[in-house]
Amino acid sequence: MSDIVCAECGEPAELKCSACKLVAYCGKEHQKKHWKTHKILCRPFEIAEDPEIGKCLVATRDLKPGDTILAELPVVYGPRPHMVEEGPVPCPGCCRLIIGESSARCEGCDFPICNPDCKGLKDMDKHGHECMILGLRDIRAINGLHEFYRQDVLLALRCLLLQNRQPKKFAQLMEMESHMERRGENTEVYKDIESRVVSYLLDNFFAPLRILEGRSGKQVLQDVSRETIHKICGIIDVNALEINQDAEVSALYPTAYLMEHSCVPNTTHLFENEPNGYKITIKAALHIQSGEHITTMYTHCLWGTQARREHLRETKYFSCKCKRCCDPTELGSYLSALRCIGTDGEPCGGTQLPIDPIDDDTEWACDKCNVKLTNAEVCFLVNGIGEEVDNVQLSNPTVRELDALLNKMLTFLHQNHYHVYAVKHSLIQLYGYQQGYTPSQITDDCLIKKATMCRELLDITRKVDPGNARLPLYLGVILHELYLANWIMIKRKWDRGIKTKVKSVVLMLQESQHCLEQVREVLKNEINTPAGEKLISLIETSTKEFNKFIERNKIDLSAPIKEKAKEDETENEETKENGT
Ligand SMILES: C[S@@+](CC[C@H](N)C(=O)[O-])C[C@H]1O[C@@H](n2cnc3c(N)ncnc32)[C@H](O)[C@@H]1O
Repeated sequence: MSDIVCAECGEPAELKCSACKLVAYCGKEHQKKHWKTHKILCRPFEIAEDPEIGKCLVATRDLKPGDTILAELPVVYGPRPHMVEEGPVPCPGCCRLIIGESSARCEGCDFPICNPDCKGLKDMDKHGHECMILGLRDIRAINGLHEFYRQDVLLALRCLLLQNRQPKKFAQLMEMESHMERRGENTEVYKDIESRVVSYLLDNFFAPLRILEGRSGKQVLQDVSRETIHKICGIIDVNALEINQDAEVSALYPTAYLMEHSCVPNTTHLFENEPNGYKITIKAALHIQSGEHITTMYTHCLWGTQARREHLRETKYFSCKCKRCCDPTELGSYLSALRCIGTDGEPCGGTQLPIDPIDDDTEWACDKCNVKLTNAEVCFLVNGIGEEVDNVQLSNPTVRELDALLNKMLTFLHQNHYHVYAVKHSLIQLYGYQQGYTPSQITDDCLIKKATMCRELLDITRKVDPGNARLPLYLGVILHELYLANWIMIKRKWDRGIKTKVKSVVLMLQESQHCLEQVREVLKNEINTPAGEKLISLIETSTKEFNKFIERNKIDLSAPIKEKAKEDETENEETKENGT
């Protein structure tokens, strides 16, 4: 009999707490009962204070990839701030995107809604409470919908509304970092928030509220000062996490917000839409040793160091000095590297890298010749190319157009540069699909090119995101496209009679199988996202097709490639097999 006993009743137990694995229970019921006591001890981290970072989370025991670090519900959540000025808007009840112009309206406040039965409309933690305030504006808009109904202020309003209903949560929120010292009256961000959020709320809703409060003698909201609204907007900008599932939501979490940034984060997180909010679960993405800081990523993993650091400085007010930022090669990925143009227009074949990547005025030097570039020259070149890439990508380009752009870019940029990565990632999703390149039309050369690009992208993606913390969808697409490139080629070769006696076919089959196995693992935290769901369904179809082929042709992929296997298909005429 097991000598592990239930922490609640002392009876033999087998069910271990999945987070800390330090206590066990005889069943779910006792685990639930014991949670109040255990939750204080359960967490595998402590909150520490760092002179540079502020409060942060530090592991108190070793963690391995996949271990749960924390799971919690938000203090508050709502439609994402800083929305685009046109297009669909979030329903204030459920945050799902709707077409404001043609949608139903909330009977309380007239804001566009998904439908009058939306459960969130009456829920006091969602639209229920704010609706009373929003309904105080008596005029109704026919035109200028986006100016009149500003769903992007609703999260700030929900934060303000906590002060009377849930003062503890409000206090928790106001403890968070707002960086008001960097968002003073003369800053652009202050002016933007002042006109977009503060004046909008004060003029339209809080002014009539104050009149009403005066008449009734009852205070609904204590503090609606400009200062407090600005601080709340600072707190949202610095701490809110974005949730991109069925809706565009931002949420503030009571503990998760303490995770510091690293451009090589050691955690990943997923969200589950539960009746009382979007639960976040944070898991280790890499091995984390006791004493190590627990990190996440606040910026874009596929941007080069200068772009990431600038973004972090402007939005989160600090200069990143993580190991990726400090390494001129960005962990061997060469994501920011340029090709050296050499002297007299003759490229030397070398690579230009920043001498000191965390110095904003760094010089760039070639690893082969003595050509140096100023940072201003590099920025001018990279930004110019970036704009061209954006314009071409937005124009729904053909394979030819993207191919031409890629060739042009490769004169100046390293083959792994992040702008090149973006173009290649688009190209691999056009080869095999676009008219002229469908599976029956695409040439062998293009298929080889697609597979080669996929392998290059895989290598870069793994270097910049070793824990698959930030790029599961990118990686999932690459793995699936590599599988498809191989699959079309395998079928072609098979039809030509070139079968498993040729080494390249066996290698392609093995790589295809490996891709399908890996992609399922890579996407395991993406089951709740629409893009993840779609990709997983495509992969299921591909897996069935592949397995059927393997079975039908009695192929044993675990067997070592036979010594006798021919190196290439030029010898195929002799290798034709019958009937398999
Ligand atoms: C979401 S908050 C994290 C909690 C915060 N440290 C606190 O004390 O409340 C983000 C802020 O933490 C600090 N921070 C996070 N990661 C950092 C890093 N890698 N280096 C320096 N400061 C960092 C910055 O001030 C940033 O604006």
